Amino acid sequence: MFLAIDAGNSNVVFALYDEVDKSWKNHFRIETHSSKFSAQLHKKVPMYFLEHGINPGDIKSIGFSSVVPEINEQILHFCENYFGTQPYLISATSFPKLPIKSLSPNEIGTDLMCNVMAGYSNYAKALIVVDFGTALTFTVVDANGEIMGVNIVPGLKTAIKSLFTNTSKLPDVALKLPKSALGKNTTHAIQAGVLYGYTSLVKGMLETIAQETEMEFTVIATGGLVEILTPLEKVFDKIDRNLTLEGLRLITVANS
Ligand SMILES: Nc1ncnc2c1ncn2[C@@H]1O[C@H](COP(=O)(O)OP(=O)(O)O)[C@@H](O)[C@H]1O
Ligand SMILES: CC(C)(COP(=O)(O)O)[C@@H](O)C(=O)NCCC(=O)O
Ligand SMILES: [K+]
Repeated sequence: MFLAIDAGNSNVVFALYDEVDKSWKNHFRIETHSSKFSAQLHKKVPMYFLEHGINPGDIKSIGFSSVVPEINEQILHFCENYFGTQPYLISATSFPKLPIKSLSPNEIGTDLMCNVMAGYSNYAKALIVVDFGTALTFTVVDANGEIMGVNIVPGLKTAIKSLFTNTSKLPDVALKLPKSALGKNTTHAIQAGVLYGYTSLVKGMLETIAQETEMEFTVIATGGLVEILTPLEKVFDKIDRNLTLEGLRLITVANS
């Protein structure tokens, strides 16, 4: 079995892939910036394997993508001890073996490379991957697999968090699209502003990219918050929650 570890700025996701069924099994996540991260890692991972009756020794290969370098050492060390396997950490040195080419291989987030790798392997045509994580990102790739550019915007939760941490009177609110774009109280005003605003942002960004490049793209959406902006469903050709994990696996396989 293959284990994917995707360390993002909100969550570190662990997911098992069964090479026989060719399918992803259950996932579990640990909050990245929790003060209890280390304790959670040492508790949640063994508990998961115990509960599911999986022997840690059955994990033959581990792929690891991280955009949070400060926790890499802890995770690598834990995996070596618990699984007896050294994870493959994706970095710029992983990219020459891929059909995807990046202009800034040392800068681009490995999660974005995973997204594009999975998208391009499935479609092999010009595509935009929209990832609704801590950051909201757009990664644009042409039909030859060349990354044309990336856009980075504060993610939905990050935008709401920045409002309530930077003001005295604005509360934290649920990520829920209100019926009306006209807020009738403070909570609805924030929900209307951020959720309708971001719906337009995503549509507008996709249009701007298409206009600037004079190209047509397949649009794939992923990330923990992908289902919040329901009006965007018709804008996306596909929603794939496992996109980053699948790319992580493909990049690991390409380098082993
Ligand atoms: N299955 C889910 N259901 C609801 N919220 C989720 C789910 N997965 C992730 N989230 C939330 O979505 C946000 C973005 O998550 P994620 O895409 O994992 O971010 P990152 O990759 O930046 O860590 C987080 O606040 C997370 O708590
Ligand atoms: C843009 C990101 C912060 C997204 O991270 P996430 O929202 O998945 O936690 C991450 O991919 C990153 O740190 N990228 C490095 C900068 C770049 O991609 O150009
Ligand atoms: K991510």
